[in-house]
Amino acid sequence: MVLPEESRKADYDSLEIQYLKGVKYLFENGIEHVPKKYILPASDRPNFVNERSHGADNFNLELPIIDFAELQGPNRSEVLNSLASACENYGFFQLLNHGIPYEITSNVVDVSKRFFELPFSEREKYMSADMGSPVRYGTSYNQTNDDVFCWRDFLKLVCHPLPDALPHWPSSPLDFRKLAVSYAKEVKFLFLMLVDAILESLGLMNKKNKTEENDEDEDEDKNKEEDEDEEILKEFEDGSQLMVLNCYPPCPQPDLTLGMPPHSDYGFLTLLLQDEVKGLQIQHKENWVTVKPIPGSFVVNVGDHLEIFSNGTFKSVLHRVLVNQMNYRISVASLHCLPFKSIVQPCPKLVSETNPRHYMDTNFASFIEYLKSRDSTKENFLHSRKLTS
Ligand SMILES: O=C(O)CCC(=O)C(=O)O
Ligand SMILES: [Fe+2]
Repeated sequence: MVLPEESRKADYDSLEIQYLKGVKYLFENGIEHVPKKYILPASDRPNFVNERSHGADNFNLELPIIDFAELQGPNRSEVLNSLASACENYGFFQLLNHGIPYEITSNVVDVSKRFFELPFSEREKYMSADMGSPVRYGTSYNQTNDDVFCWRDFLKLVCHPLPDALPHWPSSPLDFRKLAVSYAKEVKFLFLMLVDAILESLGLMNKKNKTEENDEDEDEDKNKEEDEDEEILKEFEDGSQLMVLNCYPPCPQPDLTLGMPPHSDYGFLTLLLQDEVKGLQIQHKENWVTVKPIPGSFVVNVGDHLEIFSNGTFKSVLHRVLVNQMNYRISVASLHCLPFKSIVQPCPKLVSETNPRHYMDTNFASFIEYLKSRDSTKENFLHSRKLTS
């Protein structure tokens, strides 16, 4: 049946104001044009034209690759150098041979897809404006502050402490909790192994290698440093973990909008699983470049807290997400931080006369304050933490 022009227009207008239901809802209801709420100013739009005319290859980036299995073997020190160089020069790397069985990673992507396929009435149950909620379904990036919305729906799950959070997680699909929990546990363990390597690559882990010849004073200093290093690791064990399932439905006009605006990640490290659909772009040498997905690998990136902790040696790099006309894209990000009550500051051992402190102290409360302020639409959080002198 062909609707008369007027009634089609009325339908369209009502879809325009339904953006709080998310982009999957818009797409399923047959939206043919991107509503005004999603249209970015011309200067912020993705530059597909440039990409087409210069050849897509100039805009595809092979990130440095870190082989996790090699990191555990006799070549550890070389791999640590590559790790440090990736964190300094790209802020990103791809992690291969990470040891998490393929079944576990593919299951979590699959169950995320199935969650977003549930009817809106089911997904809507998890909508909440409370940032501290153990489960939060929503749309766009920061939907209370975004002037222009982005083309993404998400489900955020607090993973720590798990026994408190779990009963709030979706009970549908039926295997959702089981698959998401086993993934969250594996990824937390991998994160801790990566932190150990990252601290070592910053010259911070003093491995126990006492010898008979060491004099007692030296031993005592070394023991103290070892204890401090062990303490940092222990703090990370108790740290917070947030899992974000992202769904980017096909978009009728992908050159007018973005799946996620340019941002850096709050936290220490993010481990991202993406399906085979391209979309993630990082800022590298002043260009936006697309990260080629490698099946079964993780894209790992330095978060704001690691840049602060390393006193600026490692970089928390801006990234964004493009959408496309044809395919749904699913990604699962696992964001790891110190416990919420902890203060994040440059590691004292990385501050010196020649490399003074570059960042002020920060904690979770200061981040929440920032998110609620209008500044969050103008200035990057990390930037707001920089000391200017
Ligand atoms: O979907 C992606 O590729 C990136 C997601 C992301 O940047 C995030 O969740 O912070
Ligand atoms: Fe991100």
